[in-house]
Amino acid sequence: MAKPSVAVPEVGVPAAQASCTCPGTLLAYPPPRGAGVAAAVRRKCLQVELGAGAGLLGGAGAWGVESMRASSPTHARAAAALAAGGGVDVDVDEERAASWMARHPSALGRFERIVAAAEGKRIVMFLDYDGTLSPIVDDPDAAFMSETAFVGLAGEKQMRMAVRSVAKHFPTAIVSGRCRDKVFEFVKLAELYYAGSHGMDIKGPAAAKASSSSRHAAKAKGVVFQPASEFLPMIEEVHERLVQTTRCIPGAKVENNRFCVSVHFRRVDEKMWGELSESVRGVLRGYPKLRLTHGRMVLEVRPSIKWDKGKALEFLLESLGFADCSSVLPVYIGDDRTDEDAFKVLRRRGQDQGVGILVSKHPKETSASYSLQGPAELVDVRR
Ligand SMILES: O=P(O)(O)OC[C@H]1O[C@H](O[C@H]2O[C@H](CO)[C@@H](O)[C@H](O)[C@H]2O)[C@H](O)[C@@H](O)[C@@H]1O
Repeated sequence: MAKPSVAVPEVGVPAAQASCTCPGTLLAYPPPRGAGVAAAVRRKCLQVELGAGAGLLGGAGAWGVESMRASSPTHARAAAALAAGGGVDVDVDEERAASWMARHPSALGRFERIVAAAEGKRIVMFLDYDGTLSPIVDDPDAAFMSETAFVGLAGEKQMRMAVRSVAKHFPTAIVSGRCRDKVFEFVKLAELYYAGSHGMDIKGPAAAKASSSSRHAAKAKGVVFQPASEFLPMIEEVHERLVQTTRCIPGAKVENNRFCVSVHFRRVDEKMWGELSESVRGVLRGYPKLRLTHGRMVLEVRPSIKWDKGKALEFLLESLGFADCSSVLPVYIGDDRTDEDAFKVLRRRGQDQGVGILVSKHPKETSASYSLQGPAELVDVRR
């Protein structure tokens, strides 16, 4: 696994490089071995991309309205264009979709291939939450898992059952941008690993019976990892300031995700996006150690440490005893830009050494190998 080093800026923002102070608490049990993340942790130092904040505020249009628009689904834009009488070139769209599907075939259709890749290997499952285990909804506090019940099992939630049954066989982790406690409240399965705040808050299963009886699951049971704990007071402060500064923008919602903050604009009139973006950038001017990324209709403020969902995946594999191991097949399913960091890690592992599955109804630039149309199809994979 690559050592954490200087962070690569996300939108071509030039990053000045500097060592940082210690990353904060790390209590891994047992202490992971080998080079990679564990070694970096022993050094108790990660490097930050100081200067990302400056790039964020400079640079033509960096994180302005255009990039906010880019986080709106293409189909909504196409529908809007059609409604406005502008029209879209349907043939070109279909061609593009077909070529995209050829490059990222449905995981359902290639199920046999995935099973073959898993032959003789231990599967480790990584699942994103929003847009993957739950449908995208307007209110982030109402993003519950699928409500549909199996016939004869009224009351049980279909998606939760699917995840529970997967976790019976394989170590399973939820990797989310949300704060860990909140995502646990939605998922409610104690036997899983949870990596909240985009992987900056990792905890092993609380349940007596870990995800499986394997020695690997037992190994990582006590893992707790918070590489950005020193940023907590800063994030609290920024959260407060963002709440104040966006108060006058109708529909804006600021969510405290513990090691990061989300500023939602799904319910903000597009005419106000510029103002919202300016307000957020204005607050961040005072915090050069924080950076801004984009999710689905959300601006995400987070520490400028080189840590993301991909690093969380690597950390968990290492904690489970699978560092540099070809006898494991990590499978990561996610829908958002932040999941791309994990897809890239899997791509780098090489063919049949990891499976990245993008949940998306529409063609998107991605490093995932396969696709699924939506959360409902995820339940189908299990059957
Ligand atoms: O990594 P994830 O688990 O996918 O979390 C990313 C963000 O997800 C949530 O926001 C998204 O879902 C909301 C509910 O469907 C939707 O209203 C919002 O527009 C989406 O961006 C969550 O609220 C954020 O804090 C996460 O960062």
